[in-house]
Amino acid sequence: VVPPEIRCFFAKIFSRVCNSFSSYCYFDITEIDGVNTNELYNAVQLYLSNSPSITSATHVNLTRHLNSSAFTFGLSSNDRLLDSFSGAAVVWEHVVTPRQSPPFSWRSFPDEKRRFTLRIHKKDKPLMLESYLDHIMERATEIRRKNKDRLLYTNSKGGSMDARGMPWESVPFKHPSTFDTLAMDPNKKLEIMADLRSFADGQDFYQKTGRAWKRGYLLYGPPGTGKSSMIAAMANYLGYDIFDLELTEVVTNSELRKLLMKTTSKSIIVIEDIDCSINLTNRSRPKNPQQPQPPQPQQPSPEAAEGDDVRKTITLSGLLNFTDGLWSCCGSERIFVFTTNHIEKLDPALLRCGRMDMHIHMSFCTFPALKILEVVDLAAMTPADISEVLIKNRMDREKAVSELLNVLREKAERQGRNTVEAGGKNSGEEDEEEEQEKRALESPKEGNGFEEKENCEKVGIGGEEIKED
Ligand SMILES: Nc1ncnc2c1ncn2[C@@H]1O[C@H](COP(=O)(O)OP(=O)(O)OP(=O)(O)O)[C@@H](O)[C@H]1O
Ligand SMILES: [Mg+2]
Repeated sequence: VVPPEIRCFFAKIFSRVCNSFSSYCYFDITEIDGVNTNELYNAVQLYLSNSPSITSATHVNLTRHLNSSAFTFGLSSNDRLLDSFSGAAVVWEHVVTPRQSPPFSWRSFPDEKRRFTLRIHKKDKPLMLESYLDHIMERATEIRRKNKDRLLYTNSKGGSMDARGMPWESVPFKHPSTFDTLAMDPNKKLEIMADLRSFADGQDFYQKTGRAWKRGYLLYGPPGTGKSSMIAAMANYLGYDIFDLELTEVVTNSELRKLLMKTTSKSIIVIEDIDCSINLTNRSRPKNPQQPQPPQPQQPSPEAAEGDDVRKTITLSGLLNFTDGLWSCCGSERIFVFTTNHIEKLDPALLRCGRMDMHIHMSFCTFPALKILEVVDLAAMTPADISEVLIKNRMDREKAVSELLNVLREKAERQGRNTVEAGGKNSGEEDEEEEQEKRALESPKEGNGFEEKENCEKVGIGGEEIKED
């Protein structure tokens, strides 16, 4: 019997000889590197678990981490996964072997040794190995952030610091609003998403052009049109945290500066209802006595308690510098979002490009937007039904829209109940079938009356004509 040392020696020689003739090279990435956790192993695990080809693996295990709402797929032992990077195909294998733990060790080790083995064509190695591993690390960081729940920071104590020197307090932010649930013109929605994506992916562009990596969005429109919902949708889409800045809590410009310095990158800094926050009058226009004057800067009211008598010295120029001045460059990858119901009250300096780069008008519900509210499909209402509600309220548009929404929601709920009772078929389909049978019996000529239905014109919300194509 050959002693194990000899066996092991020849096995090593044999594998070296095979490798020298092989056109591939192999890289082992062990889970434990000496006594430390190997960061690259965790990054590879995260990267592969989110790779599209994970579904091609035959045996996958599932995990879910603390404070994360996402599941992570992992390769089981000795399973393989194909991947490609800059045109080169690579193979990953996850190898799990029982660990012969050392006779004594101050640290407990898992009873299995895990490693990923990466197989690359020798000709591809010089071109892609380095950049491929960097790409894996970046993607893993991105995935971690996306899986982590969003945080909402508020400056409830104004700009003063807490014991840790932080002016912000944070809470988990779980707002359901996404771009899918946001009812607005689909084209405008796609334009905003593309703009956000190009900002988030634009690090090189901002570096090359010497611009601060930040971007401003102004959301304006009547109350209840989705401005706050849009902010949540942006944060969920980009995986950014939100800093909700309550300007009325901030006393001085230097407090404002400190608040900005303490924000983190990959975040959205929000000032809601900015027209009501501080005096941001439009300086260029002469005051018109008839026009309602904007709220004066918050001065301490005469009956304010002794301790509250703090003069607010925060100014418009402080805010201008905050959004696009020397201050705004402290930190990168930040989005500023201001909302207002009254854009006309804002100073043009605040609205110019470089501060508010994109102005988004959140307007009343249009028909394409209404469809996104999903009730239209569930309610299975014909345009005639919808037009009836509108005609009934034709003198009051707002009442018409709100009553329509109520009717749509009631119908959608009823449809849902009927579907359950009818065991799957929804009553809309049943009504349809009954109607067809009725028409087939009534109409003497061929066909089932669909022709009439196809040619009728539909009147959409707000009276515009929608022709069936
Ligand atoms: N475009 C929209 N799409 C989907 N839901 C909307 C939309 N607009 C409003 N809503 C719904 O109406 C409610 C109010 O919306 P939101 O708070 O976003 O309005 P807002 O424009 O911020 O109002 P305000 O100007 O008063 O702050 C939310 O519950 C939201 O679900
Ligand atoms: Mg709002």
